[in-house]
Amino acid sequence: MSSPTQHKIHVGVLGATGTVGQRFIQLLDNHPYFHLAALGASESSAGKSYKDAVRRRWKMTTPIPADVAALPVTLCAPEHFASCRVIFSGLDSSVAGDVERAFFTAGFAVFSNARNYRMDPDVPLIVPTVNPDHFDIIPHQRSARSLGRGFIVTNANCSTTGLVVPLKALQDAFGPIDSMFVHTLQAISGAGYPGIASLDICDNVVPYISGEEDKLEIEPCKILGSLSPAKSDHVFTTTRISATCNRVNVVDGHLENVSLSFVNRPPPSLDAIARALSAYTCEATQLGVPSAPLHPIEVTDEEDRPQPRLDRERGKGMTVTVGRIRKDPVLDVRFSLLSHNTILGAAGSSLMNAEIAFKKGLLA
Ligand SMILES: NC(=O)C1=CN([C@@H]2O[C@H](COP(=O)(O)OP(=O)(O)OC[C@H]3O[C@@H](n4cnc5c(N)ncnc54)[C@H](OP(=O)(O)O)[C@@H]3O)[C@@H](O)[C@H]2O)C=CC1
Ligand SMILES: N[C@@H](CC(=O)OP(=O)(O)O)C(=O)O
Repeated sequence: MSSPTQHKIHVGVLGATGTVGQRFIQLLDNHPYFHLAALGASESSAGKSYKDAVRRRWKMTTPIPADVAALPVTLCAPEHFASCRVIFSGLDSSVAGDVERAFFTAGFAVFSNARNYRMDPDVPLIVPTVNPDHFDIIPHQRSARSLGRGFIVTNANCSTTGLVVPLKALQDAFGPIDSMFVHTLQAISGAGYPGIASLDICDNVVPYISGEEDKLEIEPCKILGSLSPAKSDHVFTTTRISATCNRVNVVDGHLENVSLSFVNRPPPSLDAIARALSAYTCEATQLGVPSAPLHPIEVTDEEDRPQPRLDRERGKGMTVTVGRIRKDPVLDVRFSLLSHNTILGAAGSSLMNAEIAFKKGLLA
């Protein structure tokens, strides 16, 4: 008699020992579609059991699943992942470019968290509760790169991810966004492990995160844009974004303070904005994929929310919380948002993207 795991799609995780990799392992435990079959990391981890490779480094609040603890960690080469159809990548960007290319050219479906391919014209940058329609570029990617069954889908920078969910709801309801200021307060886990030194972040705020502001000023324009009529390129929105990024002494959860103005005049009322955010639904929820939140956005009217510790677990880390919606004296409206940076902002988005790809028949 066959066990249930034999009917599931076998998946591998690259960068399995890191912050995002550990989150993948937690989220894949008992997954209804996917069975975790292979793990990859650097030379310093390869050859060890997973449990030994992450000794004193496992930072999830749930134990390592027993079957995963015993799995061997290998180097990140396609031959070690032969039983897998899907590859989730939590690789450091210094190596992700070459390694991920080796996998998608070898016929694997690659779902990457790294920044390397995000801005390539034939690579979709998908936040699963925002733009899963961008999967339609995969046939073009496959033919342009002669990939056969392989492809690569990226998910966004973690601050971009939290931001674009309410922006999508507002854009759908009220038309294009003209300009925006966003100030982030980003959690320590965003810097990976060991990340920022404790003497730099305890009792402190660091008003600089390398490369982050540039990503936050361009990635939303790709995600909130559309595919060209031939579905062979991306048409970006023309929203002007000014971003300022700060690292704060919080473990998980990125808080962002946003001020924006719409193209259309007069701007919507604050009540209409709150209603549009609360009413937002997405294709992932309609498809009923396992990781989709019932509510992609929850609006709070408590004047001191959202807060990272209190709101990051909403929707099992897949929901964005929006609060403090009020008039902006310079632009049209301002609000605060909170999203979980390693769930919706990283591994959770990759996983939901793969679930959507499965429903769309792309993993056959
Ligand atoms: N943390 C977050 O909130 C987010 C992270 N990202 C992106 O996700 C990726 C992973 O980030 P994060 O988990 O935070 O980083 P970590 O530094 O915590 O983990 C990096 C992982 O990459 C592996 N690695 C490093 N060098 C090599 C190599 N030469 N060959 C093979 N594997 C290697 C490490 O393995 P080993 O342990 O063996 O060294 C480890 O598993 C990055 O590209 C990051 O930019 C994206 C969105 C959010
Ligand atoms: N830079 C983000 C996390 C990250 O790694 O983003 P990216 O994948 O865009 O480099 C943070 O520090 O919170």
